[in-house]
Amino acid sequence: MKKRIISPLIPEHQPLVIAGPCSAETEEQVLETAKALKQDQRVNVFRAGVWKPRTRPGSFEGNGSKALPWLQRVKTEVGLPVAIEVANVKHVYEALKAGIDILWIGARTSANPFAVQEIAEALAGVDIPVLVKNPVNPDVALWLGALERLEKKGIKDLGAIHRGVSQFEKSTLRNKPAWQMAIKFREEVPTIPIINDPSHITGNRELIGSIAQTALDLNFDGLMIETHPNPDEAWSDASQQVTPEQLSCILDQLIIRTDETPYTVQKNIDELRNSINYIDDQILELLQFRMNVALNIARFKKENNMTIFQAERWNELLLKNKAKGEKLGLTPTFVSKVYRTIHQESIDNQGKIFSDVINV
Ligand SMILES: C=C(O[C@@H]1C=C(C(=O)O)C=C[C@H]1O)C(=O)O
Repeated sequence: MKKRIISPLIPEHQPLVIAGPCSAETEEQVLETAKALKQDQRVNVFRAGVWKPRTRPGSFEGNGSKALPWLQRVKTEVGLPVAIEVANVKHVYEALKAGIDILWIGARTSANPFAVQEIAEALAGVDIPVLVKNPVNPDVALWLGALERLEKKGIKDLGAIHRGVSQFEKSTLRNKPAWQMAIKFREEVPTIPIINDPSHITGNRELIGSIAQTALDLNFDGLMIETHPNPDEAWSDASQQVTPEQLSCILDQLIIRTDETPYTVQKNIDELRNSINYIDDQILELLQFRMNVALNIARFKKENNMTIFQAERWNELLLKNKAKGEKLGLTPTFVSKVYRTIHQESIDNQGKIFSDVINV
């Protein structure tokens, strides 16, 4: 059973929706956005950047504490709980003093254990939900470590935000989603809710819907989507913000699926899963068989002073299998990944016959 962050806010089987501007620019902009968002019942939490960690100096760095009373008005007058990012102890104290409902730790901060530890200590004993964005680099341990630091200080209502990772190559997306990282995270801590941030992943409002859909299909628990009354005029991250109306359209189009199997399809799925189990048994037995043949080859090689790694044979085998795989509808990238793993294991095991330590 998954823990439901800020439990009363998440309707069962509905994603938690956190929306609001990238930056709290002016009191009017904050209230106008919040009032428009409040019209859509699916929006659960209002977000706004107060202190903005910018990659390079010179961009708008947020209004700081001056913006906190604007968020208090959202809470009391509009009636939406409010969430902001905190990056240091001063931010935490100011946010708590202002009665902010939910805090999140950004990607640059979660990559720094010293900073997270200080924030955790400042929050010791405070019962406030805290969300942690994945670090800028795809490091699941660092992400988990940040949550563990908070948990050790008694913070119980924890959640994660998946915002993708930095990439050097130019791409249609601002951040590489690295979905595998989020899947691994879920594997490690199945009870912590994960919220997807399609605004930062895409950097482009046109692509938000499709990334949000992928997140829901991967069983994410919520979405954080940047929303601005006039996105093109936004003081920060203009291209990735949508109007509250556009947000409603995106939400309308999302298909919300469940990981629970309805009774009527249970039998069909069970039959298909049995086939998968049978195939997996065969794959494993064949892999064991293949490995034993490789070990016999290693014994011959040792007797005849041949090297373990045989580049020509390996290249030929890889090419042949990629071509065969493609004919069967398997992508060359996939076949190549599978065979590289098999080959590495084969080399490592042959090394044991030679008493070589290869896998270091
Ligand atoms: C098994 C061999 O040793 C190595 C492992 C290979 C494999 O597992 O397919 C292929 C080439 C070699 O690098 C071999 O030489 O055939």
